[in-house]
Amino acid sequence: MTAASLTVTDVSWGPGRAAPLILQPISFHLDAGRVLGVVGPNGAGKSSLLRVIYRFNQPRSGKVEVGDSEIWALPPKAAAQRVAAVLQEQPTDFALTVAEIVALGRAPYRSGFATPGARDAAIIEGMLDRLDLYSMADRAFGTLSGGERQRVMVARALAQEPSLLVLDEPTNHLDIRHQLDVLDLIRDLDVTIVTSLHDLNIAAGACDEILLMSEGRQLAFGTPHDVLSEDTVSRVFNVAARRETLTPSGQDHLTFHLPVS
Ligand SMILES: Nc1ncnc2c1ncn2[C@@H]1O[C@H](COP(=O)(O)OP(=O)(O)OP(=O)(O)O)[C@@H](O)[C@H]1O
Repeated sequence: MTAASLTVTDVSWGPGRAAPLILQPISFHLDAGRVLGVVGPNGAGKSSLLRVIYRFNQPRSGKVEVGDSEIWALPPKAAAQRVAAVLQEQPTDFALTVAEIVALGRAPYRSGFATPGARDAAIIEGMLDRLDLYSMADRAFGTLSGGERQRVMVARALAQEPSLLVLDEPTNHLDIRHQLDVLDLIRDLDVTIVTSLHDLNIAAGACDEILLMSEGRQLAFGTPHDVLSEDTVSRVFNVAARRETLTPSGQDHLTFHLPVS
């Protein structure tokens, strides 16, 4: 797994060819190994942008480059060796075991019906271990809790050995301990990460850069401190936001109230 940079240039998207655009042109550059948080109110276009980046929504205009590769110009299998995604929708293969689901991450490296090799097995074992799933490797996916399923999906995506990992709300379903575990893991990996997050304090703590979106537009891109100011958060989310500095960590912490009308 080697991290690669992500360059998004003038990417727009709308459903079908003639429908109005849902994503207005978006551009940013993320260095290899950095973590980008995509934030914004409901319906801002976060998932739509993520879908263009993980090669599901074909952009109306623009380019998505991972390292030197334009991912929409690559065959799907080659793109899947570079970009993996963990989505909110989970697979319906409830009868598959945890180990079998994680093994699906190796599919982009297999030709035809070849059986997994020793390297595949070692990677799958390593991911089961890393995500604390070893003890449930033989359990059916359908018998797991929401948080356990989320960890399985992260393990499957990492087994793909991507250069870029896209996560749509990765902390959904997770209790506080497992939220911290997943965020810690994210920071630790040698992979570039794009993640949507609703919790702005989690985003500020876990991400190097923030892309703020609203109504399909890019409003700001920069460090959490620069982008998530009281004024900007209050205006974009239609709340009264206050930002304080926590001691002793020195971290920013936002609190929110309904605006006085
Ligand atoms: N395939 C589609 N066809 C029509 N409209 C769509 C399609 N996909 C998304 N939309 C619309 O685009 C807008 C942005 O949706 P998107 O899911 O990208 O927002 P989001 O920021 O991820 O929202 P949330 O925080 O609520 O998950 C929404 O109004 C949604 O209904």
